[in-house]
Amino acid sequence: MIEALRSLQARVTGAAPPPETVTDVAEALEKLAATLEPFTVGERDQIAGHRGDLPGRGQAMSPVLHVDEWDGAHVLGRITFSRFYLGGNWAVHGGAIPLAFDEVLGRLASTGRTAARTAYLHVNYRKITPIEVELRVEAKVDRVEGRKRFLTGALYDGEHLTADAEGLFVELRPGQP
Ligand SMILES: CCCCCCCCCCCC(=O)SCCNC(=O)CCNC(=O)[C@H](O)C(C)(C)COP(=O)(O)OP(=O)(O)OC[C@H]1O[C@@H](n2cnc3c(N)ncnc32)[C@H](O)[C@@H]1OP(=O)(O)O
Repeated sequence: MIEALRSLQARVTGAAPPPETVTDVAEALEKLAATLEPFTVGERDQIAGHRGDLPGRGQAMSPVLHVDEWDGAHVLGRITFSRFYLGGNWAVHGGAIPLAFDEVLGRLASTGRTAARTAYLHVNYRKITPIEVELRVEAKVDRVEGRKRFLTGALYDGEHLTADAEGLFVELRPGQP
């Protein structure tokens, strides 16, 4: 279902259908939303974002990370931004890149440790990040100071660094939301 939704997001973004098709699609989507409505659950029970066993953990908000290496200290993986993430001139939207970094660094920050939340995320845009190209993502834990975890990440198109990031993730105290 989530995979199909990702595909739909990309198709909708890239399409210029005739008015009758727009109407048909809108009606079909409204029908699908109504089909799901009776199955609305609380956050704890929803599927989206909770499937750690699936690439992208079953959510369609941020692009799917395909993991090649992952331990408590570093991540190596691949990310492809579909057309859904287009900003302009075939470059990824500047807001989608921090989203991807927050997803990767945020999950790494909490791997094998008490959960942490993003306190800040600094992103440098070095080159255009292209749409529909498989990119390499690297991330690592640089240092830990008490509850503070400092992580860095980088995104590469082949040999070219397109963006890098540095983030602070603060370990949550018991009961902290
Ligand atoms: C399959 C399922 C997977 C599920 C996996 C899900 C993966 C996605 C993960 C994504 C993660 C997110 O996006 S989380 C969502 C976005 N983030 C948030 O909403 C966080 C909102 N902010 C907060 O809740 C809070 O400000 C905290 C928790 C970050 C920190 O508050 P606190 O706990 O009260 O701690 P506090 O005393 O203020 O700070 C602790 C230390 O950190 C420093 N500090 C705090 N903020 C900053 C800052 N912005 N810049 C510099 N330093 C800072 C303080 O100076 C202090 O240093 P010192 O004096 O000790 O030296």
